[in-house]
Amino acid sequence: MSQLLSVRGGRRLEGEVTIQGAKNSVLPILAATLLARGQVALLGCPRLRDVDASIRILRHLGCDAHWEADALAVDTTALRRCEISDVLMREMRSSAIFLGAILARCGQADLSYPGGCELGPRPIDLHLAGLRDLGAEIREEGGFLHCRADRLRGREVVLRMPSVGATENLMLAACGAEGVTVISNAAREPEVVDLQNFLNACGARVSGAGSSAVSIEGGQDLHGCTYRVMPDRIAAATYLCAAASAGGDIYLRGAEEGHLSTVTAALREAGCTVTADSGGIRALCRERLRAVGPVQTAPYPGFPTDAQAVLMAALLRSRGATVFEENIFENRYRHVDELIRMGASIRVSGRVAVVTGVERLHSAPVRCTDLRGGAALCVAALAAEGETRVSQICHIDRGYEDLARDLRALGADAVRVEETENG
Ligand SMILES: CC(=O)N[C@H]1[C@@H](OP(=O)(O)OP(=O)(O)OC[C@H]2O[C@@H](n3ccc(=O)[nH]c3=O)[C@H](O)[C@@H]2O)O[C@H](CO)[C@@H](O)[C@@H]1O
Ligand SMILES: C=C(OP(=O)(O)O)C(=O)O
Repeated sequence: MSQLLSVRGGRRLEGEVTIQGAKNSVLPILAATLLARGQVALLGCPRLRDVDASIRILRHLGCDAHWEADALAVDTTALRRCEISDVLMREMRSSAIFLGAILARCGQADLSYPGGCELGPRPIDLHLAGLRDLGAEIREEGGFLHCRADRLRGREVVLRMPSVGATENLMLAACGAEGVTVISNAAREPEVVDLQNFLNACGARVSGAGSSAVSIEGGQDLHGCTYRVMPDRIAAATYLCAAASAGGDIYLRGAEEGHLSTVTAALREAGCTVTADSGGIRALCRERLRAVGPVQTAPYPGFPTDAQAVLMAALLRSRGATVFEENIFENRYRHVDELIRMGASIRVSGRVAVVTGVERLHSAPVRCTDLRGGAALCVAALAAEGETRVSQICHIDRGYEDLARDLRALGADAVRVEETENG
């Protein structure tokens, strides 16, 4: 039977939580383990549905992956396949990153298109064009991609837009290429830096991540390593928005403000006091928030699209109106109709959503439409009167280890319950 998340709103938050390892970091790192011979220990690896999907792919390829407390031990030495089934590919978007890694390791890869289209179309044309630039032959047939590369050759690859996934896929392929690859107009997200750090810990020569030009000197023999995954900045943003929504005084151990400055700036503008020390971030949100200036999502270091829904949820009861502009994905306002069921006032027109603060929110049965949209429903529920039941939480489980556990640690009344016929 599936589960629901039951949230009783109206409680001020007070407490502390340790931020989990970053989903968007660990997923490309798990693909990157295919390049290393020997044991990799990933410390602080979050236990997520998408991590389980990656483990299934690694095992399908013949590799060993098992949990040792909060570390995931991976050994890809025994890899014996270069193909991934359609069922496994569809489980998540990040399966696409296995393409560059398998190609670098085996010289061939056969797989289908990745899943994860809940935010609108998510093509991988930039990934494929970049791999072709490095010398891969890619045939697309009946929904499958057949890739061959007897030799990958390093060169400059210019991305039309700074795609996170394409940058990561090309970094992995370039590790197996002869000579130097430079990825221009690369994504600058902190998770790209984390991938670089992991690869270098395995003996690779990658530099420039965090800037628009990432350089990879290919052809090194990579070995295993022990590596700690960076903290999840979107989970941290979610909990900051939870405190902003409900009011409270919370501490997020391990959160790095440097990764989150556009989110903390918006929350400060809304009236929260946000301070950071070497151990984490504290947020103190006392009164009803103010609306903030336009929130325009953009590639890093701009406002993250992944934090758009949770910030919107935090501002539903603010004084005044806030304009959101979603510039990364075509269909990332699917949470809006659910928030409206709770009494929110939001008007959407194309890429713009205008949130006008209301006096009160009320409980309603609501359904997760996607990962961050689901988290946003929980953030809104913290400020709503009564018990809100959030269904389809499998979306939330893709990216949060245990959202209800963390919200409880912060003082919220949130529990997972079995779904009954009546919801
Ligand atoms: C696992 C992971 O790290 N996921 C993150 C990653 O997704 P992901 O890597 O899929 O996102 P991208 O940066 O690639 O996508 C950004 C934009 O580029 C477009 N595009 C992308 C690739 C391509 O070949 N062609 C193309 O047109 C996409 O449709 C989208 O409009 O970055 C997104 C943007 O910060 C985040 O929301 C996701 O949480
Ligand atoms: C969109 C997201 O992830 P993915 O790219 O894995 O779908 C997200 O983390 O918000």
